Amino acid sequence: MSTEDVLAVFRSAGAVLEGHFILTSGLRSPVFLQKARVFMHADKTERLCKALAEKIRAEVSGRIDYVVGPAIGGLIPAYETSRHLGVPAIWVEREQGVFRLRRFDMEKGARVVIVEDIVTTGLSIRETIECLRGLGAEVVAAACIIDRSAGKTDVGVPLIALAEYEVPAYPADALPPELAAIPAVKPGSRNI
Ligand SMILES: O=P(O)(O)OC[C@H]1O[C@H](OP(=O)(O)OP(=O)(O)O)[C@H](O)[C@@H]1O
Ligand SMILES: O=C(O)c1cc(=O)[nH]c(=O)[nH]1
Ligand SMILES: [Mg+2]
Repeated sequence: MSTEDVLAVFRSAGAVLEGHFILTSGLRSPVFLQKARVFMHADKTERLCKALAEKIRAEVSGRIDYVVGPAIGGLIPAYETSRHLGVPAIWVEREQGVFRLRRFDMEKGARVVIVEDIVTTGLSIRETIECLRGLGAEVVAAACIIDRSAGKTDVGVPLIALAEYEVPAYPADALPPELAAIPAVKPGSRNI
């Protein structure tokens, strides 16, 4: 799938929102990709995640033991991508703000691929890697549906993006006046 194909799926689901958004990194943006409006549709999610699974298979050599999704946004794409890869999907979730693998056991040396929905700064993927490495896992790659940094983010492992789509984001103290004029909303689940 091309970036245009992926964006067409997001647009068809009404998932490309415009306004003033507080992102999980604290950055502000006039555009928010509300992935939940895509993932509510099994057919759209299947199309995206099947293509992502094919990209992962082409780029990762060797065994994959688990796909890991960072909750909440990563839950559905990790599950659906894992279905096409034929490996189990598990997730990390925040406990007092820190990602933990609360519900699963994972053997040391397990080879995992993280599957995220959206990447902006890569912070959430880096936090997930820290959690998984702490458990003795080998993170062989991370993957996402849309990389808003368009390849600029370095998460320390190969990042496989189905689409790269650069969207502006600003520090809270450096807002353009047209953005500052709109009340800000924070759609994600991280407490800032
Ligand atoms: O690359 P980053 O700067 O970390 O931004 C991307 C992250 O932000 C969103 O999660 P969020 O914490 O907002 O909550 P959600 O998963 O519940 O949507 C999204 O699901 C990614 O996990
Ligand atoms: O950076 C984020 O927090 C973020 C951006 C975006 O477009 N969509 C999303 O779910 N999170
Ligand atoms: Mg998230």
